[in-house]
Amino acid sequence: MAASTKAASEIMFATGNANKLREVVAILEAGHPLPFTVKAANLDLPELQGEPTEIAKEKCRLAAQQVGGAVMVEDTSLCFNAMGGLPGPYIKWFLQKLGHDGLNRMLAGFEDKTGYAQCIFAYSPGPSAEPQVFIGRTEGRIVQARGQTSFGWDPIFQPDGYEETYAQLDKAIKNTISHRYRALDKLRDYLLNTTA
Ligand SMILES: O=P(O)(O)OP(=O)(O)OP(=O)(O)OC[C@H]1O[C@@H](n2cnc3c(O)ncnc32)[C@H](O)[C@@H]1O
Ligand SMILES: [Mg+2]
Repeated sequence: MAASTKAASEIMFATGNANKLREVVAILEAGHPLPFTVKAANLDLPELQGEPTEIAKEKCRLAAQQVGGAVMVEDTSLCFNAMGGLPGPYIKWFLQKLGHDGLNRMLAGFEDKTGYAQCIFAYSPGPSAEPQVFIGRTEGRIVQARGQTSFGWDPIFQPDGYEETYAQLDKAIKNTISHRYRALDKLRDYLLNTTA
């Protein structure tokens, strides 16, 4: 009844990463729809620094200002337990500068090769609202690169319970166990409950 609790019918997913968009669309189409029509907004958002949750929130505020309406963004981290969670949100630069082999070498001095992939979705109904965040995590380990190299650090992340890396797994499998799937699942629950 109250206009403020009535959600927009359309939401923009603001990202500059085509692979993220593809996975989000695939997850939604595999029977996990949002109560929104999701549209892509190809924005070049800044790589912010700080704690992952704050990065996602600030990114969302900036996106909501640019889009002028309901928006969601996500920020992805790859965290090495031996290094207290680093590279974390800085994985993009580490990957770009060091490659898969260099990322493995960073852990050469440590016994512990475990880590986790973390995705944080941030959602805002509009430019003046405080973004809400939803965190999804998948535990695994850092391994020598195996599989296709089309998406980021997928070849060096082997999720717990699997012998394959993200890059070797069928996309349909990745999309039911991934950090992205888990975060999106929480966002969906939130939207279904707030728009019901
Ligand atoms: O515009 P945005 O959405 O920010 O897209 P981005 O590519 O800049 O993405 P991030 O800032 O979240 O940086 C995360 C890095 O991790 C990579 N990445 C994100 N999700 C991944 C996944 O599921 N598998 C492998 N690599 C991933 C991505 O390519 C980046 O290098
Ligand atoms: Mg980014």
